[in-house]
Amino acid sequence: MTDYLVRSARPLGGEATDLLLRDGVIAATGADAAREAGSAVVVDADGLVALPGLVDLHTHLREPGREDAETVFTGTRAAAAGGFTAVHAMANTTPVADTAGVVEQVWNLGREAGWVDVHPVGAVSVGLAGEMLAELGAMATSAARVRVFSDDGKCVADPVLMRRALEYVKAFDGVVAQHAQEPRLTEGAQMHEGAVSAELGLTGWPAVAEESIIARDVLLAEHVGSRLHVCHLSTAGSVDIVRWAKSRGIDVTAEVTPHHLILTDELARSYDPRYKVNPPLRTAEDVEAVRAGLEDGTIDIVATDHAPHPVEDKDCEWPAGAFGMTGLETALPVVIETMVETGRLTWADVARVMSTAPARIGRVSDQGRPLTVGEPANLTLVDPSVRRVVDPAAQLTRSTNSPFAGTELPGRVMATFLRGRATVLDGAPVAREEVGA
Ligand SMILES: NC(=O)N[C@@H](CC(=O)O)C(=O)O
Ligand SMILES: [Zn+2]
Ligand SMILES: [Zn+2]
Repeated sequence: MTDYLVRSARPLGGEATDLLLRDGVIAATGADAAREAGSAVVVDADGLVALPGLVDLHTHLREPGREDAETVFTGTRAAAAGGFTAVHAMANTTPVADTAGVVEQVWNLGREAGWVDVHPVGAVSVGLAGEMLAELGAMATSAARVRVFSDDGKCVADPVLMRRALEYVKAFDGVVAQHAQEPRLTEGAQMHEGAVSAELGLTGWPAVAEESIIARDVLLAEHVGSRLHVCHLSTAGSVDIVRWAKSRGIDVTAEVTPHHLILTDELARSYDPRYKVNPPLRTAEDVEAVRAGLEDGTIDIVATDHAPHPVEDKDCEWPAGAFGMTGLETALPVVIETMVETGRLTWADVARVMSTAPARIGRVSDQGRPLTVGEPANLTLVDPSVRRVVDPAAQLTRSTNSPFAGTELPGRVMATFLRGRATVLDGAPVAREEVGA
């Protein structure tokens, strides 16, 4: 395996140093790195920020079933290009990832592709139908070692089923990741319920449909003493509820997506389904509240909710459009734009919310580690000084439904290393043949 000498990188935005990547680990840093480098390939990282490899707790890879939108291979290559070294693959595939067989299939596809570690999420209910508990234990003890369980795409609406799932996952230190959407309050919903939906005459998805489920679930988690994770939190009220729950000592974590950190429901005026997503884009006040929640730690992580859809599901009238946006290749740029360049997060905070904390929530022990000697060489090198216009056609995801098409965003991932192996170099993925397990 090739050794790499990363020259003059700034770990977490700090002092420049050299890093020697050998045998899958960070073998040396500082002056030792150059001294011990031998024939290592030199990667010039002057001016680049080194971050622990990013970990996404919420990715839709679409395989099995919707390989026209994305495959494990194309989605994980896009992830590597976005600076990720691990992703959690959501269970809303066809068939649903609700058995040990399906999660092992996805886990194997991830290993064969070799771009990032793929951690399958297991469904909470059989077929995401919200009726019968899936085989959580079998998925947890399978080769895929599932720790995150979610019916994402659907809400676990039945409080009894939610309670039983929360109780069950305690046995293997798992977590239930809830897509908080009260189904009765969102029947036929097309966008955020508010002034814009009223003007456009589109059926609204009210904030209370999210907040009422989160309020219920934090109380259930407290009642049974279990661990809850809130997917794609999007409203000011949700931030308040999570803040209150944490102040009571409830074991809850929460994520925000890049798009909810920057986009608002005003975009629906375009009637362009690129802006149609679940939960919907909210108001400017909500955007400010989720930024503040991420800044003060109420919101633990940024997760992409990368949701690729084929052109025919987006190139249509708004009501017929699918919910979801791609996000793996724009997540870090959006976080830099909204949180770093505004002075609200440091690079060390970015490492926490995009790597360390998601790894901890997903119980992934070899990711999100410090960039110190002896640690696994999972890292990404970012050039924060570049600004680029997003071009979906040039992205690596198989789908083009980016809400940022034509938008200029800061930051470029120049290199990504998975256990010391380069998956991205010079800003481009390393050819498939060279990847291999
Ligand atoms: N976020 C979305 O709008 N869509 C997701 C499902 C989900 O995350 O709820 C999808 O699978 O397309
Ligand atoms: Zn969801
Ligand atoms: Zn999702």
